[in-house]
Amino acid sequence: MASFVIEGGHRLCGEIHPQGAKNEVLQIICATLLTAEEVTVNNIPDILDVNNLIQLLREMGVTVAKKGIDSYSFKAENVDLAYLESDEFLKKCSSLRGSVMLIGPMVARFGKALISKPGGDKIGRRRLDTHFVGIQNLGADFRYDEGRGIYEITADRLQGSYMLLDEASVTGTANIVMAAVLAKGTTTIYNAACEPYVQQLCRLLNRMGAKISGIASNLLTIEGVEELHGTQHTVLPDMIEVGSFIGMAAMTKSEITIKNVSYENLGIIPESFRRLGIKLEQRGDDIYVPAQETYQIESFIDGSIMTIADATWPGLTPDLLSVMLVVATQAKGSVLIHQKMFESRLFFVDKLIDMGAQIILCDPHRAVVIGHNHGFKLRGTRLTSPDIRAGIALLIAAMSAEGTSTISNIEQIDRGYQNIEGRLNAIGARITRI
Ligand SMILES: CC(=O)N[C@H]1[C@@H](OP(=O)(O)OP(=O)(O)OC[C@H]2O[C@@H](n3ccc(=O)[nH]c3=O)[C@H](O)[C@@H]2O)O[C@H](CO)[C@@H](O)[C@@H]1O
Ligand SMILES: C=C(OP(=O)(O)O)C(=O)O
Repeated sequence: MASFVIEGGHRLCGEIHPQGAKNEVLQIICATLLTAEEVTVNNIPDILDVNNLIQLLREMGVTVAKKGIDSYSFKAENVDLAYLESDEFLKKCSSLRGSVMLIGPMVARFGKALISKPGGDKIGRRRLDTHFVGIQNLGADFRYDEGRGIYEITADRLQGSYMLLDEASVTGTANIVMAAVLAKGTTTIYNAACEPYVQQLCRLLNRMGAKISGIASNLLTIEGVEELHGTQHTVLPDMIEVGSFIGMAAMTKSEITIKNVSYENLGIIPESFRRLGIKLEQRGDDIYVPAQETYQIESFIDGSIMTIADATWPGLTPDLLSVMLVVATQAKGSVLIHQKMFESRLFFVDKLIDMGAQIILCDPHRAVVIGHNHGFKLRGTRLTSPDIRAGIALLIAAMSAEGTSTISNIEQIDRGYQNIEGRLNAIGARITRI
């Protein structure tokens, strides 16, 4: 297991470019299975989760070619259906969450999908009911083989239908949309997730010949078509990385410019950081964060304590709350961080408390942070990264701390952040991989 050694207390200065969005590209790569023609995808981040999924597709028989530094083409002409039954395939699926989105395209195009319980962050219960019920609504049969821990979904031609999802699941919506595009007749999905990841998937599918309307809303209408064809797609910048860089700049009192952020797709993220008192300016499609000696958390209009809570899009993504929590530890004022979706994502605050942060973990979902206003520096220490976003949050804490910290289990960070130490060291950080 690799670790990062971080020398704290160095300011950053300069420009940084966000990578392509992890959670979008996982959907897009799965969608390439819906056609026998070539689909070229640009701005693919070089991260563990994405590389594992690309490798999985290769092993399934998809022809994958690297076209440029971050571009790949995918041609799913000869998919090896027998391989999908193998223990090797099923074991690999269980190492990443994104593999669950193979189900929709596989059932739609080949009438069969097998999958083991997908991996991803251990951040609380992550049920898959929305996925399975949605695909069952389209007429598929669903079986769970308890002995092998495997889900098996089979169908003849899927049949469009109306459905109201029990929750606006991001990967669930993606799966159902990918299944519905090749179904017979019209599918209507109400309470659909509408994150930019899902919007981008729908736009790609329409370029492949699908007929999806209602994109960016929670009511999607999909008229099934007979087949899809090849196209090109460019992945948006990763909004979670953009948010992570904003938080990092504030914590380390740094002046940075985050380049080409696709501002219009960031939703409420910039405003949420402003509520913590962080100044940031939109300059064209860049975000400029000036060096700030202090940042003061706002109160609500009635004077009550600020609450930062996650919500389904266009609310604040839960994936940025860990970063916002860390940033609040050096703000002026107090904030309640309320992680509504996941119940095991806030436990990493113990590590911040060890570093000297003032945090009260009220329950698994809520933490009150009392900011030090930079009057007291966090202390460098030995840390371990429990999940991807706690990992980047701890990295930010270590970069702002006094002394040296070591973060182990950085595979969690590598899952979602491309060459993070190289990119941060280029603007002044001191991070060594050992
Ligand atoms: C690969 C990928 O894209 N992963 C993202 C995706 O995961 P993923 O698609 O797996 O997450 P879901 O949207 O399904 O939901 C996550 C959890 O929140 C609960 N839930 C969800 C929606 C809702 O309205 N109410 C509710 O309670 C679900 O029961 C589940 O436990 O979306 C999550 C929520 O934005 C993000 O944290 C993950 O980074
Ligand atoms: C929780 C996340 O990832 P995954 O869904 O892949 O576990 C995340 O990206 O923050």
